[in-house]
Amino acid sequence: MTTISAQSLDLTFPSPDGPVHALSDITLDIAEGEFVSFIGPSGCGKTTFLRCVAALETPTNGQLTVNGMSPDDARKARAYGYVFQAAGLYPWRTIARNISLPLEIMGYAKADRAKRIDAVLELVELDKFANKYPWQLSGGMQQRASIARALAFDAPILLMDEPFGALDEIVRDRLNEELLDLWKRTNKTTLFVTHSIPEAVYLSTKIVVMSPRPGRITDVIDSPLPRDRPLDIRDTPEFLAVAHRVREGLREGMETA
Ligand SMILES: Nc1ncnc2c1ncn2[C@@H]1O[C@H](COP(=O)(O)OP(=O)(O)OP(=O)(O)O)[C@@H](O)[C@H]1O
Repeated sequence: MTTISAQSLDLTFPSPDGPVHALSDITLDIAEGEFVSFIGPSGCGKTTFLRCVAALETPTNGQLTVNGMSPDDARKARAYGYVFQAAGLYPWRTIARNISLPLEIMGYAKADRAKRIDAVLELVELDKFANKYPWQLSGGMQQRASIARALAFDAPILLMDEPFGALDEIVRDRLNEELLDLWKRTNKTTLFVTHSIPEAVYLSTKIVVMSPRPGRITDVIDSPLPRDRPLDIRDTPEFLAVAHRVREGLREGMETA
């Protein structure tokens, strides 16, 4: 089943220096349960595309549906959780109460909130840290808490905008493994923005390569890798072949920009 369908999307931002063509002719179908990475140089429209899906931007032209609805209706139906590059946790609230906040805003009853908080904290293996404050956690743990917050209302779609961009490579490797495991257990349709080729190839069932000026898709790669992926799959010829194709797509995009 198609969860997200974009047909000939265009988005132009007005700016004092003239219009910025952030998305040009984006056509893409994402099936339920897929893990889709968006990779491309700065300014190619990755964040803008995610923001369109989340109804935070409106395309200038084209069609976009989320679960068969307009993005705005999908947002009202609580179709997605959003994870940003910065964990964005409130320092004066414990981890449990940070996760509780969107649930409070959405009007979930206290007992239901407590149940959901326990479940997601266990999912991201932070159950022992419910009553700690964000500053008592490492950067990687804070990012896991922000993923838990996005999962708490059990939205079918997870939007992740460079969630691990600020972390060192070892922590990032571990979180990549954990995220893959989480995705397999929850089967969420996941849209993931990254600048890292290995990260995109390791995590994704589909990789969307983009290029700037104007922001467009230069390649869509359906990954031949199995769903079960130990980290050392990154040394296999199959992995390296996909990484090579992503690199080529990025290079071609830069040459035609
Ligand atoms: N609100 C806005 N007004 C004007 N221009 C904007 C606005 N938001 C984004 N842009 C421009 O649109 C283009 C695409 O931006 P976007 O943030 O989607 O790129 P990105 O691929 O996510 O980049 P990065 O990897 O640096 O996060 C850029 O040229 C950016 O400057």
